[in-house]
Amino acid sequence: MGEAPAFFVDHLENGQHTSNGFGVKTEPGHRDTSVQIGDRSYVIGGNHEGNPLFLGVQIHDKNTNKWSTPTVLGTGPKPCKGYSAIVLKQGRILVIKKGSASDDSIWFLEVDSPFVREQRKLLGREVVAWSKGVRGNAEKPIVISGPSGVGKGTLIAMLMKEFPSMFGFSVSHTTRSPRCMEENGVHYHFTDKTVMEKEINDGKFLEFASVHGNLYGTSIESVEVVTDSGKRCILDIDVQGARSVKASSLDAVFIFVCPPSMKELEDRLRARGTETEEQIQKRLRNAEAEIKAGESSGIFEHILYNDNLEECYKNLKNVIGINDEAPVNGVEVEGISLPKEHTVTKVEDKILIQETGESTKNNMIVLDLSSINGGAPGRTRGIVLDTVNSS
Ligand SMILES: Nc1nc2c(ncn2[C@@H]2O[C@H](COP(=O)(O)OP(=O)(O)O)[C@@H](O)[C@H]2O)c(=O)[nH]1
Ligand SMILES: Nc1ncnc2c1ncn2[C@@H]1O[C@H](COP(=O)(O)OP(=O)(O)O)[C@@H](O)[C@H]1O
Repeated sequence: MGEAPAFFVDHLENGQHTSNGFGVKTEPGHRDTSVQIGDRSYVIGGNHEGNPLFLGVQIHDKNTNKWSTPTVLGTGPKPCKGYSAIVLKQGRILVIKKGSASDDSIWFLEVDSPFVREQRKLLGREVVAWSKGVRGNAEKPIVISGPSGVGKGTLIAMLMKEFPSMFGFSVSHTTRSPRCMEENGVHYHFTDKTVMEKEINDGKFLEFASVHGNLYGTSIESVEVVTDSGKRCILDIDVQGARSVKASSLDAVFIFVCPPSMKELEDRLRARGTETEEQIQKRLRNAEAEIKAGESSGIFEHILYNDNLEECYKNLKNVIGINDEAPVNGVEVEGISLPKEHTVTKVEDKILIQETGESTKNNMIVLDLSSINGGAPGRTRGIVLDTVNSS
């Protein structure tokens, strides 16, 4: 998809909607925005299928003169009083909310990104996806896999205990029953199968897999909540899940933990005393295939052997680049303050936002998008923001 002209914002007043047959439900005073990409206009505004909490998107195809409502993936911005929109490269539209909370202004609507293309093929219908724009970069999440009983949970608990402000755990969803010490929302989100399947279909999961006869999955929100809090996210997921994450837009460090022997693995599983004999047998059967896949799949850049726990923990800290003197991570997660009334101009990878209106102080905000990364189904990070006095 080619680059759009430098300035490409078109406001459509409410009154026009009915006459044009847009059929977009808007609140009085709300203004919709449309951008054109090729033969298609994307109208952003109103709400989605009557849901007042979800901003609507409609597509008009010039060739067929038909309107369609795409499947909207991800969590988008809530409807507000107006939007500026600009077409970027790689099938994304930058959407800036007007008069919204400062940390909620910048969004990306992906209409033809690799993720959207893949989902379109998978679902067999028109798809768009929202991704929230976030300033600054986050440290790479850490994916830890390994057979049941190898010590993943133990190692993660040690890391979180030693560096509580540095790491956060991605709380997975699972359909398995809680063990006696496990808390809902802390160790897992214990979920009903039908509920989880619906949420998977709604595009809320980064990855999911059937493991030892139960469904497990990482919701996009679980990872983003940790990253938004300025912590480095740790995911404890199986090899199938790691493979999906590797293929996603999440740039992570992949670590596989091996046991010293199958006999030791069995002893640890039994000593933990959380599974029935039948479940232990199933986990041991799966362990061999998992270890083989972990060692040979090319997914994992680090393989750790958990024989002596302290030694393994030290190695884990080494591979994720921390030592005892490491500073607490300095991820920038603060919001972005943008003027309520503004004009938007695009110059290469920079978006110039010029404040308009009476209280204008001639401040121009420059959004540098040259280093953005990530994107749907997660946040779009790496936005650099500067204020320039243009007087
Ligand atoms: N794909 C995927 N696997 C998960 C997720 N959460 C946990 N798992 C994996 O599911 C397996 C079973 O986890 P669990 O029932 O807690 O048992 P444990 O590993 O024996 O403690 C482990 O290999 C976990 O790494 C998830 O969100 N996605
Ligand atoms: N290096 C080790 N040596 C001996 N026991 C260990 C070691 N690492 C973990 N364990 C024990 O093995 C059991 C399984 O560990 P856990 O962290 O629950 O594994 P996982 O999360 O990989 O299923 C626990 O009882 C834990 O205390």
